[in-house]
Amino acid sequence: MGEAPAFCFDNLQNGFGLKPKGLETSADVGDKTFVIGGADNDSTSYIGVKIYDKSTGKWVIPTVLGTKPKASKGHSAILLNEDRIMIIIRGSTPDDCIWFLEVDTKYVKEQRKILGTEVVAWSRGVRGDAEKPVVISGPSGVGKGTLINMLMKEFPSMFGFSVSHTTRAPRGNEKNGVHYHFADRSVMEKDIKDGKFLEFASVHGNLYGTSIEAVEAVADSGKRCILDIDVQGARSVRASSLDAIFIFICPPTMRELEERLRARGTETEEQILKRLRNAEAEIEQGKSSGIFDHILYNDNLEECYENLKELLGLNGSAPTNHKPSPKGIDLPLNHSVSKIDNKILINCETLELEKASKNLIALDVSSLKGGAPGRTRGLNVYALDSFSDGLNEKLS
Ligand SMILES: Nc1ncnc2c1ncn2[C@@H]1O[C@H](COP(=O)(O)OP(=O)(O)OP(=O)(O)O)[C@@H](O)[C@H]1O
Ligand SMILES: Nc1nc2c(ncn2[C@@H]2O[C@H](COP(=O)(O)O)[C@@H](O)[C@H]2O)c(=O)[nH]1
Repeated sequence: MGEAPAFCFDNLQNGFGLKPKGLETSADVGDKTFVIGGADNDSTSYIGVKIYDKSTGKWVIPTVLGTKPKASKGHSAILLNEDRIMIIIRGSTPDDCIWFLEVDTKYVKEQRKILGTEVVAWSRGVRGDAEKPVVISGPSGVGKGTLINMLMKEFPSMFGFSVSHTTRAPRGNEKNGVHYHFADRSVMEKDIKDGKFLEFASVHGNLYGTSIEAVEAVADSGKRCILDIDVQGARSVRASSLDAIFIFICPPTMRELEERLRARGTETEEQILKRLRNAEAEIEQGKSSGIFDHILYNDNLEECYENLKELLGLNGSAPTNHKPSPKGIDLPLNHSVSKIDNKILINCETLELEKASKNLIALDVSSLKGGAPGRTRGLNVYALDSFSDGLNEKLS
């Protein structure tokens, strides 16, 4: 992210562009003033947003996308890059205190076009980076699930499975929330309309989809996310802002694929034939569409698994340098906020003498990644010793 304009305000300190009213803050972006929060007597449970359009002199209530932050005891707001406003929430939990309201990012611009209304989008701020997710596709019965299970079993602390939603009925051994979120079509269609899905597709006559939450929850847990999705889904993810590795698994022959599907014994004859018909087109697209970074043949299972591990840099023994995701940020209720270049400085007004020497926290926003409809990652947090000259300790 480039240089942010020097525009900062805080609802307790009357800084640039601040027009406080109760628990509201505001920020000017071009002709628009974004008013964030609500008056003291506002009973809504979420932080609200309204826009004053200076060119028309009218108030607009935008479509608000993404997970909204809960109503709070107040917040500070800092405009970054003229396209998003960073919100630091008072009195929230360490995992919930940094949010971004996107007002003119690429995602917001696209959604504005699609919805034909004014749009803003919330995204929760998360410390550090997540490892690139791994998208695995291939025809039904080729062995994707088998390979993924082997990976998760060998590296349980490293990988997490993105649990998809589907309208198909559960198989005998499948558990809701573990293998899939089994959903009603009408509910799933509404959630898709509400922008909760990263991708979705009609596969073998049922609706399948990856919710944004499914992928972000794995990344939040500090694990690398694995998605088992069809080629249409892989194409959508390729076109999204999710930076992933795409692997296509091919069967050795169509005959072998048929044998595996039949031996699995989970589909009716009619369903097997439908899956085999779809497999031909999927293999064709998997090999030629340019979506996939790697193609693996699953003939001998052990060999294919070794090749998969090699692609993921896991050949040899389990890596020991796997770092858990960093914790949130513990902020006291009372603090003030200022901005210098790409650093947001939070002055924690603690009265405890023993903490007085470490009462400044710096948030480095120079390498933010992702954003709505997922999380905003890449936030780096440092403790600043107020009695020394500079950054001295990256908070663990
Ligand atoms: N290399 C292999 N050789 C022989 N059998 C295999 C091999 N890989 C997987 N299988 C078997 O093939 C069947 C299908 O595998 P699996 O369920 O993992 O496929 P899948 O690609 O996940 O299918 P779907 O997309 O329908 O979920 C399983 O019974 C599995 O044990
Ligand atoms: N586009 C998506 N495809 C998905 C998703 N979850 C699973 N799938 C694919 O569906 C078929 C069939 O799966 P099955 O469990 O019914 O055998 C298979 O190719 C999966 O990869 C999803 O979220 N999106």
